[in-house]
Amino acid sequence: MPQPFPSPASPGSSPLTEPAARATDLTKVYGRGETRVTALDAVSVEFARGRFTAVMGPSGSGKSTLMHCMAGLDPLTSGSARIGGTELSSLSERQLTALRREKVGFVFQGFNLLPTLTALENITLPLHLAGRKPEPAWLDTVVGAVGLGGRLGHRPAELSGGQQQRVAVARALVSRPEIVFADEPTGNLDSRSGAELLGFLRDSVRELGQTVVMVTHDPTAAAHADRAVFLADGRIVDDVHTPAADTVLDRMLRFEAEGTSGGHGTAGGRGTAG
Ligand SMILES: Nc1ncnc2c1ncn2[C@@H]1O[C@H](COP(=O)(O)OP(=O)(O)OP(=O)(O)O)[C@@H](O)[C@H]1O
Repeated sequence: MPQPFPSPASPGSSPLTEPAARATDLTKVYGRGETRVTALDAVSVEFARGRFTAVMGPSGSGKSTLMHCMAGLDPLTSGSARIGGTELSSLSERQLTALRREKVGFVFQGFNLLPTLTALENITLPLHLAGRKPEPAWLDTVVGAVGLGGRLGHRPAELSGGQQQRVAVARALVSRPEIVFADEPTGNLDSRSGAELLGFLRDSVRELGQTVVMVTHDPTAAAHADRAVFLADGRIVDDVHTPAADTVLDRMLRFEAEGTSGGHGTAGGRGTAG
């Protein structure tokens, strides 16, 4: 029997004014003793509903760790992470699994589709795992938005990389999550497919009201977002609204230069930016 389908904008416990996700003094330490690494150092950040945010920063700056901790994939060492009104550290492993399934959508660089299922079966798999039925109108909207109409019966091996990633985006959106986390979603795509995919992510925010947080190294990708947050050494060092690709590139070069010069420079990369 069809189950009632929660709307993304009004998920029971989360007032609209509340951010889709929020970290407060989030610290994540891996290892101990000589191998101890502080991947995130008291990070506080909010991701507003209906916005597209890029998370950028040099390799090892903590981008994936931030995403994993905020999505409930990795436990925090200290501090707080919330999805809507739910504090993740208060949840059991089982509750976290349910939260990830119901409130979070994921898009990974490697698509992560099941090879034996068709595109449509892959898209609706998270709902089936949660014992829910797809809402036909929303499923049509999502499939239409990512432009997969004629390919729903194909298996992943019969689709291009760009098409496979569109299936992954549709799968992330189909449960109307509170937030979609995308980790380098264009990393395995050629530039044209990547640009298309970013267009779909942006449309899912502008036209479908979703919230997307995307980890990326690519300034052109970040320019599709409404906001770019920069990490360096596990801390947020900049926060740019409506980022342009050249501004992002300039910031990246500056932070990379600071990183390699001990982190004390102020504008070391500027001269090479343009
Ligand atoms: N499971 C782990 N065990 C130990 N250290 C880890 C683990 N995961 C990440 N780290 C360390 O934490 C720091 C942040 O890593 P993270 O993967 O979040 O960076 P990133 O900015 O996503 O890097 P990249 O852009 O290269 O993917 C790095 O120093 C990394 O080596």
